[in-house]
This record gives sequence, structure tokens and C-alpha cells, in this order.
Amino acid sequence: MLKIENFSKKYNNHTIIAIEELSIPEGIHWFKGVNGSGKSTFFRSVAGIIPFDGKILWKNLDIRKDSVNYRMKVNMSEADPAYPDYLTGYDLLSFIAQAKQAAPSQLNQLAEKIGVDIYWKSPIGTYSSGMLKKISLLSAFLGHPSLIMLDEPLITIDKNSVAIIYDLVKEYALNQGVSFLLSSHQDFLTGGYEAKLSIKNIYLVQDQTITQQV
Ligand SMILES: Nc1ncnc2c1ncn2[C@@H]1O[C@H](COP(=O)(O)OP(=O)(O)OP(=O)(O)O)[C@@H](O)[C@H]1O
Repeated sequence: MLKIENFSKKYNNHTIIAIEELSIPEGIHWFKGVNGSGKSTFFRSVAGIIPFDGKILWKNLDIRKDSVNYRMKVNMSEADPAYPDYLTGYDLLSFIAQAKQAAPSQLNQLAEKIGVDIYWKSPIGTYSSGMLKKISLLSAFLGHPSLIMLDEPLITIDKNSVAIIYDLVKEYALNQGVSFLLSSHQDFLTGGYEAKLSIKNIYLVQDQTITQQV
């Protein structure tokens, strides 16, 4: 269970998201909201990437009190990743794999499956946006996470890659009991994604808060 209490995130004194209380059960969930509604801000807060006010707990691990253990269990892929141009995808992913204590074979297996092994020894500055996005998506699966957040996983990547990511989400959810938070500004129902991924709950990000859609 992901527990959010008295949460608020402000930029320049302007509240982007405020949540009094929200409990998100394990499973695959979709977060929907228009551009600028605060999906990435919420995901980044839950990932422990940006500061916020309030409490966040994942499976009773407190993001502040159990900060290292929490971060070993909660992974995120950014909607619009930005990495240093001079590193290679391999450098970056090897570093993340080490930090997340990934099994030695996991990185190569994921790289082959997602198809980044073809180009990952080249500098990131030479990648297309889809190639960069695949590096970011792969990074979120490394280690032993029990919660993976994929921010806008469908944008930029081609149809084949979308199918591979769906397979990975299903495989990790089914075989390893990993929960997922996925976000999209698109109406995913028209894409049939709900059926493909057995989405448990849909959350609406709007009016500076998050509510479960019934
Ligand atoms: N670092 C920042 N400094 C100031 N304002 C920011 C910052 N990051 C985000 N914001 C603002 O917070 C609001 C929410 O942005 P956020 O990126 O979380 O929305 P989103 O729902 O993910 O949007 P999109 O669908 O376009 O990716 C926007 O008004 C944005 O301008």
C-alpha cells in the first residue's frame, strides 16, 4: 500500500498538488491528467527525487525515516529524461544497476529485451528521443523494486517497444508482485491499454489534487 498523508508540493509558493489522505493499493494503476496537472510532480515526490511537505510510505517504509530502503524498493522512469550527453547509456545503466544492487545478468537481459544493447555504447548525446526514453524505461526495472512508476511510458517509443514494455510490466507484476503507477495525458481507454494491462484503479490528477475515478 502506498500511503500519502497531508501531502503538498509547491513551486514558487503556488500549490501544484495537495492531498490530505490517499491510500493506493498494490497493483497496476493509471494516473490521468491534462498537461501541467501535476502527474510528474507527484511521481517525482513519491520517487524521492524532489522535496515536498507531508508523509509518504510504501509498504510501511517511510520515505524520510527509511530513506535508503525506500529508494531500493521504489523506482521511476521520467517522462522526458535528461542525462549528461557525454555518458553512454551503458555507463549510466551500469551505475544505476550497481546502486540498485541488481543481479549481474539483469542489465544485459533487459538491454537485449528492450533493444538498447544495439546502441548503448554510444554517447547519450547521439540518441534520438525514443532511444533515450528506452534507457530511462529500462532503468526503472533495475534491482529489486516493488513499486515502479513509469511517467508517460507510451510517448516517443515505437509500437514494438510499447508492446515490449507492456510485456515487462505484466511479467514483473505477475512473477514478482511488483506494483506499477503509470501516467498518461492521453485517454488510454481508447487505446485498449486497460484491458492489456489489467489496470486496477484509475486516478485523476486535476484541480491541484488526486482522486480515484469511480
Ligand atoms: N521545477 C519546477 N519549477 C517550477 N514549476 C514547475 C517545476 N516543475 C513543474 N512545475 C509546474 O508544476 C505544474 C505541474 O507540472 P508537471 O510536470 O508535474 O505536470 P504533468 O501533469 O506531468 O504535465 P505533462 O502531462 O505536460 O507532463 C506545471 O504548472 C509546471 O509548470
